Amino acid sequence: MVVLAKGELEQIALPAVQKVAPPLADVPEVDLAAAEGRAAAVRAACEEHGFFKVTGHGVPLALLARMEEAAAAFFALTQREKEAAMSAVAPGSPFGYASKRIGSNGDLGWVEYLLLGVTAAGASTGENSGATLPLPEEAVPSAWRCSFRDLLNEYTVAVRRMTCEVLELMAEGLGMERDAFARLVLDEESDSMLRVNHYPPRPDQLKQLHGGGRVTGFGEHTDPQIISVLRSNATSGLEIALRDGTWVSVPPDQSSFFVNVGDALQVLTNGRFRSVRHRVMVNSVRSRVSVIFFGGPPPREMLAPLLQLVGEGGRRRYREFTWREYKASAYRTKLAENRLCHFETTSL
Ligand SMILES: C=C1C[C@]23C[C@@]1(O)CC[C@H]2[C@@]12CC[C@H](O)[C@@](C)(C(=O)O1)[C@H]2[C@@H]3C(=O)O
Ligand SMILES: O=C(O)CCC(=O)C(=O)O
Ligand SMILES: [Fe+2]
Repeated sequence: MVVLAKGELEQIALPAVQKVAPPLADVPEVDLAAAEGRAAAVRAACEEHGFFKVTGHGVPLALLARMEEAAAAFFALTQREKEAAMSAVAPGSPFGYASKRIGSNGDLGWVEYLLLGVTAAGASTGENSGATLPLPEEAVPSAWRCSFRDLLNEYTVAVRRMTCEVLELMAEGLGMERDAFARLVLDEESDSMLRVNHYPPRPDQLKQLHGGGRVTGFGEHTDPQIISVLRSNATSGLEIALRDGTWVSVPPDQSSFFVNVGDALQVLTNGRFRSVRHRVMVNSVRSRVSVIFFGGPPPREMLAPLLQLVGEGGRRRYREFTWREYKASAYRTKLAENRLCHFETTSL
């Protein structure tokens, strides 16, 4: 990763959090292979934390290992080669490779990443050929093009399938029709994304500056989409905020996935499921590599609390808006901002 310029060094180091977050003792866990109790466990975790771990997911561990290896090899390319991945991307687009800059509103973190759009064409009928990432030929250096793209596609298809199973359990847990949420991510026009993050170990420059203080890889935020499904290598770093605002660290588990409830799901459930605030702190000795599937609705989709979840005479906590509107508004904000408050009925 490129060396930090002086101003950047201070900015990345500034949000350093000095207090070490204790590990979350009982990470809520849902075993997708369990015979019973899955929907209730999913509902409880989404209501309490907006976060849980998924085991028994059926995604082959060999696929996870291949993805991790390919991601590590991509980030080991030269800066010039990685930046070639940007050249095919339209100016102003969030997609492609970037280093340290998160979004376009000045957020910085000790991270480099690839952000890719995902199409769900054919996914709802099961005809999916695996062509899920409209990745231009030039977007990945030549040595990688075919095999890396094919692997990203294979990974996305498998993880999206599992994501939809989780979304069906969420709906079941709330007494809704099973496809109430999954249909949005399976829609041909679903606005989903895949993100591959690499957090190199904390550089000496930052260690000296802060006398051993902690360094932010990805600053605190909630994810705007419906659901995010994360898998990382065995390096720690992910932290979540509990209801009372206390930060706890999540012990890594490379054979499981972690699910975050996103803002759009908080709206659809009228606040019953909470979008979890989370962040990544940089490890002092080991690299962290994570891959996240963000399941989003189609841009035209109207989002509003679902009637069954508001109840008769109940109060709708959010007004109606399209995903296009929400995303545009979210992308104008800085990472840590509360993006949903502009859509609350009380603020009208
Ligand atoms: C600062 C920003 C980065 C982000 C767009 C935003 O303006 C606010 C939301 C951020 C986030 C968080 C979850 C995902 O990583 C992401 C891709 C998304 O959809 O919303 C990022 C955006 C980004 O990195 O472009
Ligand atoms: O890289 C991680 O572990 C989490 C990153 C994240 O929260 C994001 O990309 O939205
Ligand atoms: Fe996130």
